[in-house]
This record gives sequence, structure tokens and C-alpha cells, in this order.
Amino acid sequence: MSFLTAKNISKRFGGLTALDQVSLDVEEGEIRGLIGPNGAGKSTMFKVISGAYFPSAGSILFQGEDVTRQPWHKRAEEGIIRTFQETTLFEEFTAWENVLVGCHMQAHTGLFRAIFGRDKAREREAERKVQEVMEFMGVADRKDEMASDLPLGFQRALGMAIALASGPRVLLLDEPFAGMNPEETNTMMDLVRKVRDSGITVILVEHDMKAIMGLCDRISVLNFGQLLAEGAPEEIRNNKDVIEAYLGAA
Ligand SMILES: Nc1ncnc2c1ncn2[C@@H]1O[C@H](COP(=O)(O)OP(=O)(O)OP(=O)(O)O)[C@@H](O)[C@H]1O
Repeated sequence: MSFLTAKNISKRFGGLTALDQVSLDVEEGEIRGLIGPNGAGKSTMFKVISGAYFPSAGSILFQGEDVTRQPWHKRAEEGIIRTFQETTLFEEFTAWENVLVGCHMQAHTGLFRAIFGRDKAREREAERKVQEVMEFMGVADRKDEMASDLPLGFQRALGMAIALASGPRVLLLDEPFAGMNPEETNTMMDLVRKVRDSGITVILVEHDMKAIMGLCDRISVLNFGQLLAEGAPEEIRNNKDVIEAYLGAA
């Protein structure tokens, strides 16, 4: 039994087929890359796995359970958590407050109580968790700074800290390397490995080939909504179809 399985997933938007019978088997503890040209269907696949979209056909199994029709918040409770392409931080909140709010939103305690701390025991537990994930992601030293004042690398690490606060089993990372300089890329690569080493399975949509080839155990390649190839980085790097459809241009 695979940890996470997408079976023959199709997704249609009107007359457009964004995904056409795509299957993925992700093992527990792996870093899986999902790559392909713009419009290939990567984000759509992420949304189908996380529950933001229901597929037109096919199924999603998580630890053997069919979660295809489960809404995203149910899947989040079970541990399937997604980060977003753009940083979705509350810019006028401090780094600490951002993670605290993320923590409470997952715990369904609401924004007001999150900020004003009505339930003291829960608040202390949340604060302990926030400190722990911020230290883990290397952003604790900057916890009192406004999120908008942090450099890009820290903002992305903060976004991941927010995701970690909800205790994911699978973390879906949507282009965490976009716009980063080489130093930020290296730091983020270390962070993604650290997250995986802590026992979290990672699925990564990314155009940065250095990051993809350096991090992933296996890579799935989408092209025009179909699975074009799948394999270890070395196999994908040397796959003629992949080079022609994507790597040549990238
Ligand atoms: N909500 C939607 N309504 C209609 N068409 C959509 C919708 N979402 C995606 N599409 C279309 O589905 C196809 C796949 O889009 P998707 O965003 O999944 O590609 P992608 O591989 O993530 O691309 P990129 O690398 O540019 O992010 C595209 O043709 C896109 O225009």
C-alpha cells in the first residue's frame, strides 16, 4: 500500500482537460518532484491532492483511505497540508503572530481568540508549538519583525513554519524556490531536507532544476496534462522526451 496515491486523475475545466488520467504513487518519507512546462497541470494536481479541487474522474488515497471527496480542511486535519506559490503572510503581523494565527486557524479556534488568547491552556500550548516550529525553520531570531520586513528566504521559511505548525504528514510545496538567489536556494534546500528528515513526506512543484535535481528521490513529469515520465533525477535528466518537452527550454 502506497502512502499517497493519485489514481487516474482527470480534471476538466469546461472544454479544457487540465489533467488526463494522471497516476502518482508517493512513498512515505520521500521527496517527490512534480515538474513540467507552464500550464502542464502541476498546480491543478496539487489542488486535487490537497482537496481544493475535486477531480472530474479518478481517486486520491491517503494511507489506504479514499479521500477523493473530502474537503481540504478535512484533509488538512489528516495531515495533507499545502503551501502557496505566493507568500500568503499577514504582512502587518509579526513573524510570531503569523505562525500563531496559522496554528489557531488549523485548530479552528478562530482569529479573534487566536490574537487575544481567550483560552489560556490552549494559548500556552500554541505558543510552545509556535516557538518549536520557528526554531526548527531558523526564523525564531526574527520573530518580532513584521513579516513584510523579512527577506524573501525568511518569508518562505516562515510560510513553511506556518504549515508545520499544523503537524503535516505530507507537505505540498508550491514553488518555494521562485525568485531566490543561489544562497537562499541552498538554505531552502537544507530546510526542505530537514523537514523530510523529521518524518514528513514532501511533494514539490518547482521550476528550479538545481533544487529539483538536488532534492528529489523521484520526479514525475507532466506535459499537457499527462504524465510524460517518472524516475530518479538521473533518469529524468537523461530522458529524451523530457529534454524535448521541458528541460531543453529550462
Ligand atoms: N480554475 C481554472 N479554470 C480554468 N482553467 C484552468 C483553471 N486552473 C487551471 N486551468 C488551466 O489548466 C491548465 C493547467 O494549469 P496549471 O495551473 O495546473 O498548470 P501548471 O503546470 O501549474 O503551470 P505553471 O507552471 O505556469 O504554474 C492550464 O491550461 C490552465 O489555464
